Amino acid sequence: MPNTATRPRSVDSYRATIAALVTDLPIERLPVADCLGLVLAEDVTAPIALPPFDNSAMDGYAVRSVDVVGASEDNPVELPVSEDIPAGRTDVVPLLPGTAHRIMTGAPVPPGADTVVQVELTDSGVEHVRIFAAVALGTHLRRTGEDVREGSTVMHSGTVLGPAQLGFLAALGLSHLPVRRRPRVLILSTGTELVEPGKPLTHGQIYESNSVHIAAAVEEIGGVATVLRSVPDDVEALYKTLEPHLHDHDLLVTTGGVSAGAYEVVKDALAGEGVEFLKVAVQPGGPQGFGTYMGLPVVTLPGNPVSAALSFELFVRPALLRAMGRPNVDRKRVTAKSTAAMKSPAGKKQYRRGFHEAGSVQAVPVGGPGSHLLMAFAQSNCLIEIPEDVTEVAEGGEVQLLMLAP
Ligand SMILES: Nc1nc2c(c(=O)[nH]1)N[C@H]1C(S)=C(S)[C@@H](COP(=O)(O)OP(=O)(O)OC[C@H]3O[C@@H](n4cnc5c(N)ncnc54)[C@H](O)[C@@H]3O)O[C@H]1N2
Ligand code: MOO
Repeated sequence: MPNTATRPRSVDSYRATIAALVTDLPIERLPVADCLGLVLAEDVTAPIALPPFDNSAMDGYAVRSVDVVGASEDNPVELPVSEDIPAGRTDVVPLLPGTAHRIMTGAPVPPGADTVVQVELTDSGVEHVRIFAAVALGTHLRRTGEDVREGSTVMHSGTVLGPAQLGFLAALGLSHLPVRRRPRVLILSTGTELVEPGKPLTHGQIYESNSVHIAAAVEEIGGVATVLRSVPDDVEALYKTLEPHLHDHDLLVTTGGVSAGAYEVVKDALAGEGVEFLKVAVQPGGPQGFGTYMGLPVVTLPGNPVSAALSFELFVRPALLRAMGRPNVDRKRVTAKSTAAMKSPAGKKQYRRGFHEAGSVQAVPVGGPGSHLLMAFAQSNCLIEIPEDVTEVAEGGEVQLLMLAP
């Protein structure tokens, strides 16, 4: 008797299921340098002002502007230089009227000075300086608090920390930040036919590539990937491989062994152990599984390389980003016109690989729908989404794109 398959789950519903499986990551105070791509978990109040003191924006001379009034090339003003203030000098040396202090960029402007004359407008004198231009009051001064007022809220919880945010927070003197920590993802590929790249291949074998793709995709969003040696289609080998790693990860992602054949190692090992296997109305990526094995959330992806990659993209990536606290977990969507006609199975959302140039109105389908077409995937920068109720897209027909890369 044929298997009576239950109705496949929709992409959106399965996406919500996987989002609920991966719980919010704990908040930790991590060194600023380790926070790239993480999400700030509390508002930040400035502990100091920026700049923290009035300082010079130029190498030159700190003066009172009234002392250089009328200075010109033909009629320079000469002032005695009483102090030298390199950046980093910490004592306070007031400027007396009618004198100048030589000062460097970033050095504290002495009390009494209200203007900096850049060195190019002088004779660079050390004991006395001749100034060849009148300079307006306040020129080249960087005022205390001009950028940030001490005690003000400078960044809100939920901000994604990129280079600019991290550099700014370091400038405020913060060494550690409250963030949701990185997700630690355990990756296991299965299949007796799999051979590690770099080793010789025999007829009937293929190189293992899913773990490379999935680990890179985890790391791309700021996660930490632990890739286990792939296991053959042997249930005991799978249990043994997983065992030492179950307690120090947030999610297990497996690939392969979930469809309808005789050697479905993931299904055989995890069905009845907290993992449910089902069909999702998507192509590629139909056979899926999810659940919790020995306390560890698990997503079991299908083995075909494009299916595994797309399933990660559609279901796991947004779940991890959400758990990290990312405010937006969706890819940018673009509407474009397909340069070729395409067919799609009724009742399934199909994701074709495509190429879209920024600013263009066109989307070029790359390769066919087959879930083994890896080169086409590598040459694409977007997914072309064909809805469940569309079975044919005409040449020039409108399609929705999910941008994977700019
Ligand atoms: N009778 C049926 N057969 C299949 C069905 C079905 O519904 N009924 N579904 C097909 C679909 S769709 C997919 S997707 C695959 C999923 O199968 P599995 O998850 O069991 O994956 P495997 O059989 O282990 O592998 C499929 C394919 O992918 C290659 N593979 C697997 N792992 C890797 C890896 N880590 N790196 C590179 N390549 C990998 C493997 O050699 C196979 O060629 O099932 C269909 N069959
Ligand atoms: O769903 Mo399979 O993923 O079509 O190749």
